[in-house]
Amino acid sequence: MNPMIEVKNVWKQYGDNVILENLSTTVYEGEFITLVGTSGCGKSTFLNMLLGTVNPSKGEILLDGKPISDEPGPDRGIVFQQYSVFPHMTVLENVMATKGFQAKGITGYLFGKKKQQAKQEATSILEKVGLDHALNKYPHELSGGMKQRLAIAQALLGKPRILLLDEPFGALDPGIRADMHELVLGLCKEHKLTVFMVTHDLKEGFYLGTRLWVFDKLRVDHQAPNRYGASITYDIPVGQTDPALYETIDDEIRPITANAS
Ligand SMILES: Nc1ncnc2c1ncn2[C@@H]1O[C@H](COP(=O)(O)OP(=O)(O)OP(=O)(O)O)[C@@H](O)[C@H]1O
Repeated sequence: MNPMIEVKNVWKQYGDNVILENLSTTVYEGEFITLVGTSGCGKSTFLNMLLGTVNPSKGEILLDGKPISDEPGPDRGIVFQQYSVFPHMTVLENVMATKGFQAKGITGYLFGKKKQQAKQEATSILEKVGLDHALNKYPHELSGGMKQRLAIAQALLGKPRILLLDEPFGALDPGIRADMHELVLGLCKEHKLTVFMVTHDLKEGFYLGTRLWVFDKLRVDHQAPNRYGASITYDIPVGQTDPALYETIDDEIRPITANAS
């Protein structure tokens, strides 16, 4: 089987600040990669490179053997922790608007048959994420979990092959998070998605992922903290981890995790 994504010697730096250093890895279709690491080590930057909104400073990322498009496309959907929706539109209208932007670009207006079709697609995807009872609600009437269900519906609308999740459940209560985990696992199976998910919760990373990456710096210069960037220091197939390794990773990411939450 050919790899879906190849990351080849990728570096990212802003001015003298090296964020990511010489990342190389390969990902196959259907993998669920969870990314953990201290705050600011470059996890979101990496996700944005996969999305196409950030370019590597050096190296390249290939998708199906070709350089990844440097514009977000419908093959990649993303969900952030903080999601912004149009406050004056209902749940259904928000999803239809996304469909409109995908089809028409910035004007976003659909008419006639296309509008009817968009409505059907939006309703069906909202059913899948469990929001069929809330089609006519406005964003301010939604709970945190419902907002993230809406965000997931928007991300799935373009029928992406790759789903990028940037701490999507960080702000949710544990019970709601558990519901969201089941939802995401079900959707991944149904839509055969390849997923990259940033989380600060190591347990969540191990529960959801088929493979867990730890981002950390391999070398540190205390005189010049920005001199070196993070790499993938652990790449662990989930299910093959012994408790001692779990503790080691937990210790590595814990101090900043506590500050970040
Ligand atoms: N456009 C930018 N210009 C300059 N520096 C940037 C830019 N975007 C990100 N950075 C810096 O890159 C570093 C990595 O940021 P990133 O958001 O990728 O980290 P992260 O690991 O996702 O952090 P967190 O876990 O806190 O979300 C940070 O120091 C950030 O300030």
